Amino acid sequence: PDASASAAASPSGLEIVALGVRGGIVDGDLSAFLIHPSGDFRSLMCDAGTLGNGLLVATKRGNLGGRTPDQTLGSDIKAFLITHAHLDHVAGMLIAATDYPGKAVYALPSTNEVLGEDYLNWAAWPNFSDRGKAPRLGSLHLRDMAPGVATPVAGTAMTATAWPLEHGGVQSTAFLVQAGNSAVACLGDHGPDGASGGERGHQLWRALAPFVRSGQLRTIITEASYSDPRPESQLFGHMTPKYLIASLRDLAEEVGRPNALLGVTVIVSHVKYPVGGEAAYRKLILRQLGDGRDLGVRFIVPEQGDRWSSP
Ligand SMILES: Nc1ncnc2c1ncn2[C@@H]1O[C@@H]2COP(=O)(O)O[C@H]2[C@H]1O
Repeated sequence: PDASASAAASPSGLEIVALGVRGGIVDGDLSAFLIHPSGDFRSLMCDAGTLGNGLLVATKRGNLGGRTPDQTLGSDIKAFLITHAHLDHVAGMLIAATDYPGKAVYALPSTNEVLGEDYLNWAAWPNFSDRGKAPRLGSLHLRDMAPGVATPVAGTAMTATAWPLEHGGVQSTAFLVQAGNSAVACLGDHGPDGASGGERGHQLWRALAPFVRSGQLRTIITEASYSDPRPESQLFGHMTPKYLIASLRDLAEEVGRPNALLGVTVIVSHVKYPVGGEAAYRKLILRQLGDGRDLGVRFIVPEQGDRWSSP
């Protein structure tokens, strides 16, 4: 039996560790969130742009729950949820596959298709998957998800449900991770609804509003890549604080009660920090998020290695 599963029977809450938080160009700190039920180390990753370096940073900060990076990578992480196959969301997973086999990869079919055809093809990278060009090394088990259907995450006490998002012409994904009565939403890169974005954002909030209303969904990991103002032609399928706040107002309306989002934490990831200008840019993003303070959410602009408990 897996000793790390000892408290799995009564999960209350989900633990989140930010192994990578940035968009942009610092390759040791790219989108990667470790999630597991409280008291149960069997984990999944929502994206894994950075993996090894994030584990080292989280350990140094004392935020890996007493586990070593090797234990986390070798035994705790059972699965990856991949929002889309852009390099900055999958590089850590692909690189670690050389030494840490036996993980499931859950994604919408379009994402798994890119993983298989464009990376795991023996040219860009050896085929560590169980599909595509032979020989198949079989370390990563690619599993296609059906939108809106809760899927048990193999080897964990969690389920994941996927909804499509629009990211500059690429299909991206939002995942709802659930264990017991707790839920965390982890959204991949996406732009505002509208011309190219269609209604994906709105449709997601319609699906998630009942979970907010019931108090299960208390933490939303989402993106604001750039500060305001930013011309739409330069968004490349991303959000700014202005667009994020507008989107959260849409969620609040769907939830449909006064103070709809009170008690919800919004973790704002994928900020494209100018190298060397991190502190000032972080301040600017936080200040601009202040325009949404009437929503009652707690905005967090995370740093690598941060850890939170979601009730
Ligand atoms: N048309 C474009 N011109 C210049 N840069 C782009 C264009 N489209 C995408 N990008 C950049 O490529 C990056 C790919 O990853 P991201 O989506 O995080 O952010 C994107 C932008 O930084």
